[in-house]
Formats: sequence, structure tokens, C-alpha cells
Amino acid sequence: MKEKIQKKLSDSKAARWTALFIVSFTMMCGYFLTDVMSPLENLLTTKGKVVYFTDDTSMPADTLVAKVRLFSAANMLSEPDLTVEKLGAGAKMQYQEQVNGQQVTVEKTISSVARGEGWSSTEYGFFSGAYGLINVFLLMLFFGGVILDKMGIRFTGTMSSGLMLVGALIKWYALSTDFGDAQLFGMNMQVALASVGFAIFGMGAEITGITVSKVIVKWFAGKELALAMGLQVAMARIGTALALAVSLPVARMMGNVSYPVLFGAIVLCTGFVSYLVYCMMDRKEDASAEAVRMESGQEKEEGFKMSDLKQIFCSRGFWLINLLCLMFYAGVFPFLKFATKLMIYKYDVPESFAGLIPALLPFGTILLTPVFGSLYDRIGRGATLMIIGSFMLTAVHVLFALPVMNYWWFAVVVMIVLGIAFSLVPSAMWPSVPKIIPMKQLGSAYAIIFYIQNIGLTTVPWLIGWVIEHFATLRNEAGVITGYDYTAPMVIFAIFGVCAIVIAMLLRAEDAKKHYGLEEANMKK
Ligand SMILES: C[C@H](N)C(=O)N[C@@H](CCCCN)C(=O)O
Repeated sequence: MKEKIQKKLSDSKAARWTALFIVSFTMMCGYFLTDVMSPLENLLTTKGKVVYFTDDTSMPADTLVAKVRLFSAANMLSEPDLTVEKLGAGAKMQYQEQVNGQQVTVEKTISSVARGEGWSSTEYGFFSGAYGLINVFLLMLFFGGVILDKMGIRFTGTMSSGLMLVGALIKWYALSTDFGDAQLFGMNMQVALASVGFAIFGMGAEITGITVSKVIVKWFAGKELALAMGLQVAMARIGTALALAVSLPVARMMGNVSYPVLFGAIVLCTGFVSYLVYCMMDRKEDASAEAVRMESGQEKEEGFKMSDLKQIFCSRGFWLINLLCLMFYAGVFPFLKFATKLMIYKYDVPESFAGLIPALLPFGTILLTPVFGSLYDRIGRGATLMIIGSFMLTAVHVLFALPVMNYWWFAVVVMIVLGIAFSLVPSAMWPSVPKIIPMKQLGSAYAIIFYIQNIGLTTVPWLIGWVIEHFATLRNEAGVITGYDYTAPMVIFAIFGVCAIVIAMLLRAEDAKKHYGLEEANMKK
């Protein structure tokens, strides 16, 4: 009689792609919440109610009221009801506006009114960078990696996806509450509390990120690893794209910035449940792997020891990946936090469409990341892909910095190029890590990479928020903000791109010396 040969659950195509889909869904929910506030920058940094018109322009309610009053008095018209509460959808307003140097009378219909929170650009930058605060300053991401290697995928992922949810709820509470002039940590209470929530969320999101990376390597090593990682990133980008596209319309419809966050928290609940479902599959995979090991009489793999960290720290290739990750991502994720406002003020895009242009970036990557991942699986050239992606990143930021070509279509084209760069580098960089670091130290390795990357994700928004407030904000003689000049922030982003190019080249040289196999295909024939 033929003996039944034991197989691991991950040897089944259906099982491993299902596992991938489930964990990627959890991650996608996390990415939605990460960027749900990015299109709200303009609303958050405007004080008081903001009125949106049906022609897709907007104006602070106070400014509108003053203009309508002036116009009604000058023309002896009876004034419409201008109590801010009455400035609702459908109300028609008449006032005078300067068009091409001439005063013309305009009639506009209000489409919606939303509450602006009156944050400064520096406060918005601080809040955006708070994502990595606990990860970086309390070293939680580093410890998260050690917890992952010591306690395993099920415990760590459940804990971290739960943390994402807790953080999201705190952020929602902060944004939905009016704290008046209250202060916390010497800051506006709302900014501080929303930042605490975002920091807890960020800790959960990043630890979930390294856990999911380890899950993918566990199920796909020696198989379609880069494609699987590419697909996970592609699903994550769907989360980002949806956040950028729907957040402002939801806030406008509901009249408050807190609603998109509430929606994100509900989405995160489903992500948490889906991770619990994955835990059941993970248990089965471990049982089947143990049966295979017993049958083949293999030794049990040694567990993770703290001394293994030394091996990671001594690898030059590993440090180059770290630095590349820091520089490349510093030029992308923080940029997304400010991109919607850039579209409004530099490219004159109406506010309600402005989030759609940055949303093109993740949309493009949804298709391209798995394509480039599959290319890397089959023909290799990982280090070269990273160099090309870094060149494209730099070119994009230089083009955004130029004071010319301020057309919306130009912004669209440049954003598409950024989308290609943002597919090339991640699809080659993440699957390259297991070529440099062995599986049992992979949790810690990804954690260290994410840790260093988080230093950029935290401090770059702070820097850019501050630079915008002090060097990019244009004011009239009365001190009223009249616009923004984005040259200085975009030059900073371009510098990150140049650093990424240099590091990617050094990585390719190191690969040639140490034979990591970054230029070789991942799939074993
Ligand atoms: C923000 C997060 N730390 C990150 O770097 N995410 C990457 C994907 C990482 C996938 C690793 N297997 C991204 O490009 O979104």
C-alpha cells in the first residue's frame, strides 16, 4: 500500500492565496485609517465653518457672511439669513468678487457646510507625524519585532490589530469633541489627543505590518514570494486610495472631520475579525509543518535568540536596505499628507477634486506593484529596479518644485510617474530582505527596517509642516493667508530622492560583492 505523503498546508495554492488575502485585508483596513485625514488638511487648518458651493469652490463661513452683508447693504437688498447655522445646503448667496481685476456680482449656491478645526500647519504636521511617535521614541517597533519572533504570529498580530482599533477610536473621540481652549501637553487638547490616538494606531499598524510580512514569507518562501508581497502592498494601496478619495466628500456630507475616522474605525473592526480568522489557518499550517518535520525526521528549528540580533546588525546589505527604505518612504508617505493642499494652491484644483489627484498614486500602484513583483520573481534585477524607482522619485519632486507648469493635467502626469516609482521600489525592496536575513530573524529584521523608516515618517511631516508655516505661507499686509509657495517643501522631498539613488547604487554594488542574489529571480525553477 502506498503511504500518504504529508504536505504542508502552504503547499496548497488555494490555502496560501487565501491566507494572503485575509491578512492583506486586515492591512488594507489599517492603510485606510492611516491616510483618512490627509485630504482634510485644508479643512483642519481653517478656523470655524467652511462653506462649500455647488461649483466646487469653498470659503470660510465668516468671509462669506462679511461679503454678503456688504453686497446686500450696498445694493439695498434684504439680507438673507446669515446665522452660520442657517448657511445650509441649497441656500443662494450673492456677493461681489474680483475677477480679472474687475468687480463682478456672483450668485452661488451652497452645497454643504463643514466645521474647520483651526489647526496651524505646524499642528497638522505634528499630528501627521504622531503615527510613528511611540514606535520611534518608545522603541515599540523594535520590541514589536522581538515579540513577534518570540511570541509568534498569532499572538502578535491579534495584539497589534487590536491596538490599531483602540488608537482609531481615541482619534475619533478627539475629533468629534469640542474641547474649547483646553490644553494637553502644552498643546491644543484636540490636536494632542488625536495625536495620542494616531500614535497608538501607528504602533498597531506597524507591528501588524511586520507580522504580515512574516506571514507572507512563512507561506510563500521559495514560491511566488515577491508576487505575494506585491499583491499585499497592492491591497494596502486600495485602502490608501479609498481614504484619499472618499474622506473629504464624507466630511463635507456629514459636516465634520470626525466622520471619515469613525468610518475607518468600523472598517478596522472587520480587519481585526479577519485576522482572527487567519489565526485558525495559521494553527493548521503549523500542525501540518510539524507533521512533515516528524515524517522526514528533521531537527526542530532553533528558536529566536537575542544574540541573533548581532548577525542582523553586522550586515552591511541590511543597513543599506534600511537607509534606502528611510529615504524613499520619506519622499512618499509624508508627501501624501500634504499633497491635497498642494493640488489646491499650486495647481488650482477645486478642493473637492483635489484629493483625487494624490489618490491616483496608490491606484496606479495597485496594478503595477504585483506586476513588478512578478517580474522580480521570474527574472530578478531587484537592485536595478530600486535604482530606477529612486531616480523617478527624485524627478517627480523636482517637477513639483518648479514654479512653472502649474496645470492640473501636469500634476496628474507627474503623480502617475510617482505611482510607477512607488511600485518599483517596494516590489523589489521588501522581497529582497529574506535574501539577506534568515527566516528566524526576519521579524526582528523587518521591525528594525520599519523602525528606521518610522523615524522619517514621524519627523518629516513635522519638518514639512513647520517649513510650510514659516517659509511657504503667503500673507497679505493684514496677515491674512493668501496662498502657499511650495518650492521649499518640494526641494526637501527631492533631496530625499537623491539620497535614495545613491543608497540604491551602493546596495547593488554590495550585492555584487556579497552575492545576496538581489539581481536573481526568486522562483526556484
Ligand atoms: C508603512 C509601512 N511601514 C511600510 O513600509 N509599508 C510598505 C509595505 C511593507 C510590506 C512589507 N512586506 C508600503 O509600501 O506600504
